[in-house]
Amino acid sequence: MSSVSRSLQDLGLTDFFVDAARTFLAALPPASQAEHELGRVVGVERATYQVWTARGPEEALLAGTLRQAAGAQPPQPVIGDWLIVQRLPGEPTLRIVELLPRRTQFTRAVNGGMSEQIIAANVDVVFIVTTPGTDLDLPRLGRYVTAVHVSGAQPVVLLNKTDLVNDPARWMAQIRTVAPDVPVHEVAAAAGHGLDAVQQYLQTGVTAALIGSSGVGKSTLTNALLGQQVALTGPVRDADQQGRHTTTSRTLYPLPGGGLLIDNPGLRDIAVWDPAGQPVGFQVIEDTAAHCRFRKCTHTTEPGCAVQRAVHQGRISSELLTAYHQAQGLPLRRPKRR
Ligand SMILES: Nc1nc2c(ncn2[C@@H]2O[C@H](COP(=O)(O)OP(=O)(O)OP(=O)(O)O)[C@@H](O)[C@H]2O)c(=O)[nH]1
Ligand SMILES: [Zn+2]
Repeated sequence: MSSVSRSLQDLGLTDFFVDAARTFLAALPPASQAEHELGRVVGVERATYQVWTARGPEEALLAGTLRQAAGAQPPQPVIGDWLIVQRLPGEPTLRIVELLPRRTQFTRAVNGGMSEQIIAANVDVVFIVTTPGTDLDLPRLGRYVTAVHVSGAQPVVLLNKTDLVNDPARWMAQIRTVAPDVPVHEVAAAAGHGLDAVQQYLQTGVTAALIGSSGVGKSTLTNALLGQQVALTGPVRDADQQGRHTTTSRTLYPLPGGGLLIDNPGLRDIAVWDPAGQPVGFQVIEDTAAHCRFRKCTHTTEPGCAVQRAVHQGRISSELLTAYHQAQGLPLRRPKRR
């Protein structure tokens, strides 16, 4: 691992992944260790992965041993994953031989809620974009906050299009009711206002993503943050020098300030529901509620409430409970899927 270059750290490499890689490599026969390297998935196009190694972006395929992993589902690398790849002499395409543990992961329900799909891994900060006015859907915002908490990433709410209202403070206050412990910032992405507050989260090596309903300004924000930058999975192909253009729908972009931005259509308007029709993460509340003194406990002010106790002990976040209460007050409807 001595060859881990500076560029991989810029790409978000931390001790967590270096240690996991070392453990994997130590178990290999010494002769083959030199063939193996660390890399991060920066683009996914069907079965082909763009993996960023110490040499830059390269094409990679799942090794047969991974595809045929015994027992459970074969591991499916997603955008943001850290991997071990094998570089075989004379072969232009890397082989993905190990998927390293994820620090955070975003999942969504698929097949009408029958199964779960992982859509992005190792995202550190998620900007939840919303707008003032009648489009501000507080219960939905609460579900986004919950989903981000559940993924393990840090949620940050951006109130965009503040140029359209003369009292943004009023909307900020409403947002704080469903996201009391989450930072909220006013922005006007189209005019480039408030971006410095966003950029302060995007330090070198930090991976961010944007989520929010259609039309709130995610693309506008992405473009404003990217400036003139291009995707890590750009058109240049080292291997064959053909300069073939790869149009990948899931891409990790380097930002001018040093951070990274995942642009993923699947993340943009994540359906934050699990198979039981509950927002993801609420299961922990339901499980804990089995220990409340009263069967019809609302987990607000009742004595002997196990959920409140868990919040005080820091085992359940207060945002999660707030989002849960929000959802309870409303008919459970499934947001549209995209
Ligand atoms: N007034 C105003 N309009 C904005 C601002 N940011 C974005 N818009 C406009 O809002 C519309 C939608 O913006 P997009 O960036 O496409 O929104 P999106 O969230 O990417 O939408 P989807 O691609 O459907 O998910 C566009 O017409 C933008 O020009 C802003 O700060 N102020
Ligand atoms: Zn209770």
